[in-house]
Amino acid sequence: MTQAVLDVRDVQKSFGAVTAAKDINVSVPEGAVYSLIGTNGAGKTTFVNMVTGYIKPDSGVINFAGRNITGMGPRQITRLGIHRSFQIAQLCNELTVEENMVVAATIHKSARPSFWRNAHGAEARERALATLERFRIAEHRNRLIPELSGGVKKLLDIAMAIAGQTKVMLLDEPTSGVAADEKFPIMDLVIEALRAEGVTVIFVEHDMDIVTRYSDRVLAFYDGRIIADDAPEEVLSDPDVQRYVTGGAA
Ligand SMILES: Nc1ncnc2c1ncn2[C@@H]1O[C@H](COP(=O)(O)OP(=O)(O)OP(=O)(O)O)[C@@H](O)[C@H]1O
Repeated sequence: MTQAVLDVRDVQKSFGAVTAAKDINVSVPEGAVYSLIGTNGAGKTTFVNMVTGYIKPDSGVINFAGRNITGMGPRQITRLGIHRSFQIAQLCNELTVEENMVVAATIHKSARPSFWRNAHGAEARERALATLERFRIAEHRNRLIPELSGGVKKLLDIAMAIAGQTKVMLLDEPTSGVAADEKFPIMDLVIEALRAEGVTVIFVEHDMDIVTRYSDRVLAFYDGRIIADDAPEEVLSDPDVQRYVTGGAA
């Protein structure tokens, strides 16, 4: 059996009278691709925020790679290997694609053991270029960020995130801001590259075609609870999910 890289046990979180997470229990095997679905306010972001250290659960335990990370801050959690990509790509507009990538590779390198710290700067550039090739955006390497399409920006953002030792990647609506005809090609590349790196993926998504095509498993959130946790076909044919999630989805 594949070991769980992320294990969330009995997690609860309230904001005043609002219960944003109730009895959350999730076990994500290493290398799996999970998607999180649910209408607005269902608790998806709260889950992502707790796993990435942006908010602290009121109770419960979050284990990552066998280590208790409950209550750790975002920086510490990122350093351990859980990375998060936001809806709006976090890129430096004044730099080229390649320069953005080199900066990311260098920052990650400085968090590594001394062997990496002593490595020459050329190595960061080499790694940067190899990653750009893997995401098939090397042809854009000399362009500035504002010149890029939404799809290329998204690919670069994710490529930069895995320049480090990322083990789990959380993506917030990876196809938002991407043109309709670019969605599948972009997701094909993202998922292929992350799977090739052995990165476990958890993505929030409202587009059920994307959910069905790319997830091994789906977690359906409703009112702070997980109401279904199964393969995409099972979850999307679940009457409660159809009633509370997909039927009422915006
Ligand atoms: N910092 C906060 N302070 C107060 N209430 C919050 C806070 N964060 C989330 N909530 C509430 O917790 C509930 C769950 O919100 P959450 O953002 O996790 O939902 P979501 O599924 O991510 O929705 P969306 O798809 O709109 O992002 C909502 O009722 C929300 O208003």
